[in-house]
Amino acid sequence: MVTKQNVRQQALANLAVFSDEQYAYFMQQIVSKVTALPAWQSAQVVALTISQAKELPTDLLIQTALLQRKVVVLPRVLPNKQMVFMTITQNTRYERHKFGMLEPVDGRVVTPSEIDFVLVPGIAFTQNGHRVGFGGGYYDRWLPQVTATKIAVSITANVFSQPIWPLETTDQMVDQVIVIDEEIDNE
Ligand SMILES: Nc1nc2c(c(=O)[nH]1)N(C=O)[C@@H](CNc1ccc(C(=O)N[C@@H](CCC(=O)O)C(=O)O)cc1)CN2
Ligand SMILES: Nc1ncnc2c1ncn2[C@@H]1O[C@H](COP(=O)(O)OP(=O)(O)OP(=O)(O)O)[C@@H](O)[C@H]1O
Repeated sequence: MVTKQNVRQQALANLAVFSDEQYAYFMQQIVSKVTALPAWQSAQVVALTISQAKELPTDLLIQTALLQRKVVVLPRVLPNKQMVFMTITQNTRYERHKFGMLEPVDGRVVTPSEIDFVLVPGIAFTQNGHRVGFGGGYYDRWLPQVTATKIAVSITANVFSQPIWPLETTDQMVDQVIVIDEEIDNE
């Protein structure tokens, strides 16, 4: 039987093959595709994450959001698999959590209902929005509190037509999965 853990390992292996050049190309595609969404354009408060290791890169999207004068909020993890989202600016300092993620040190904590748009991190998805993350269950616990539009981005190799893993009742879906092309068009 295929488990979420199997899918996670395969999806991370699919991401591991790409060069820095290809990640730069992904980063540009993420900005152009996400910022084209009406839900992004109308959002005042956007919840993003700081990508780490082989996650799809979010740096340029964070910068773009700040330049577009959106309120950008990023997560800090708390005990019991909880998260809070804190506002950032160009001057925000970050510290590395023991699990590896960079987190803002200070800022204002926003309530989930203040958020208009969430970029949900994840490594594998189905076309209609089922998600496999890193396995903490953080977003599965937090997402039920938000009314925001929930968007994810994924390379095509990690988007399935149907879930091949067992679904859990606690799994939270995203509203839309934005697919990023692996192939660089050199024509
Ligand atoms: N960039 C980014 N930031 C993010 C997330 C994400 O997926 N991507 N998260 C999305 O949720 C939250 C953090 N999620 C995490 C999910 C799993 C583990 C993890 O590896 N936990 C292990 C313990 C590891 C250890 O002790 O070293 C565990 O729970 O067993 C850590 C953080 C918040 N920030
Ligand atoms: N609301 C919840 N209450 C209790 N347990 C939960 C809840 N949501 C998820 N879990 C449990 O947390 C564990 C991790 O869930 P899962 O593998 O779906 O995480 P994930 O979505 O990959 O991680 P993340 O959201 O951190 O990216 C599972 O054992 C799941 O049953």
